[in-house]
Amino acid sequence: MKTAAIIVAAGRGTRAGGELPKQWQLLNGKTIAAHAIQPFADHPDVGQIILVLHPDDRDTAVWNDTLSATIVTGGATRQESVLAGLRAVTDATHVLIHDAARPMVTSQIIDRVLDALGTYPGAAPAVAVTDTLWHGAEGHVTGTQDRNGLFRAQTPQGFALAPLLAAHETSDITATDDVSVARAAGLDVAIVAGDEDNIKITTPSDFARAEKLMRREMDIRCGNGYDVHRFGPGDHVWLCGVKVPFERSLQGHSDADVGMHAVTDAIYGALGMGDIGQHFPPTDPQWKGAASHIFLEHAVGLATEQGYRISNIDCTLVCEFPKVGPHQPAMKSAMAQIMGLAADRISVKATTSERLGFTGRGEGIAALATATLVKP
Ligand SMILES: Nc1ccn([C@@H]2O[C@H](COP(=O)(O)OP(=O)(O)OP(=O)(O)O)[C@@H](O)[C@H]2O)c(=O)n1
Ligand SMILES: C[C@](O)(CO)[C@H](O)COP(=O)(O)O
Repeated sequence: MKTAAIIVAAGRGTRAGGELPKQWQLLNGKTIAAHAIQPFADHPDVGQIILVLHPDDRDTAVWNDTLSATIVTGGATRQESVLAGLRAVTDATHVLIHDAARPMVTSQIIDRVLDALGTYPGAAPAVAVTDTLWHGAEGHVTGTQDRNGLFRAQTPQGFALAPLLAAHETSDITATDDVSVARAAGLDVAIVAGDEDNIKITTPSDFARAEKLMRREMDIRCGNGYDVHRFGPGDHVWLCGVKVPFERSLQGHSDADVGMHAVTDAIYGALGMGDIGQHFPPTDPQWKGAASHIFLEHAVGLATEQGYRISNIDCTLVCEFPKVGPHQPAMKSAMAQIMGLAADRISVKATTSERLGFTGRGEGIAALATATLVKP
């Protein structure tokens, strides 16, 4: 079995509203269409991906964050768009047809459809209706519909390519999905388990619903970092990327930016990837006097490589002096620049230790930091 996926994205999303058609609106920093395509692109049994677009959307700015796909122009109805997609399949025995407006599709749903296609010419996911169903008119209940044997149809709907293409080419019915077209042509379609979360964005409230569902699936990680450097002779200290004039300097193998070290370690900690000492050993002469932004950039790079976005940073400096307050905005903006983050996602605070302990005696500065990383 060789499978192609057709993602229909040529609708205008009139019921959902918004400045752009729903499939081009962002969910968690990525278009809804990109979310809908990803599980197919990642699936080992899916080859060609065909993205069916409205003629007005062929402008790359609208769809360029979707993955590599064969681009096809759709029609005025979903049925016409599917037919255009089917005609563009180049090398497959089976097709999966999926709404670009269903961003929560999973590899498990795809697997269930593909498994059933091993036995049947058609298979589609659905969820049994569990609510009582009414007929109504003018705001009043006029009757009850037996829900027994009723399902809510989802996508991806899968078929053997040749009979589905023939069914679409010769169809004389108007249908909202491909199962209806296939069945009208006599194809047997198996029902496989869908997923309550595999919603279609249809009305404005569905955006918030999808965002909530997606947030539930996010991988959120926290890490903490702690560092201490002692004072020695000098005329400035580096704190969170800012050179602060002072009558002494912090001692260390690098520039001794204690705040930036704590932040860097918090990121390594969230990733479970060691600490600064492991990545930049103090025994290695090449890091002597190194600017600490090198360490922070490395940690941020590792987070990005692992698919994490840094959501926020909170850093506390513990010292009696120098006064940190006047430099806080510059510290936030220096670290924001290094990390490619908005400054309002970074907090730098300072506290004294009430003259207690080594920080209270002015022997050095301690820093604590927390980092939150998010993988959508
Ligand atoms: N001419 C069309 C109409 C719909 N679709 C696609 O079919 C899927 C399901 O359709 P629906 O939810 O009805 O989308 P829209 O037609 O965009 O919505 P509306 O009816 O609210 O305008 C969507 O991914 C949509 O982009 C399509 O490719 N071509
Ligand atoms: C194909 C479909 O998503 C199955 O539920 C649906 O029928 C298409 O959208 P519409 O809103 O019903 O037109």
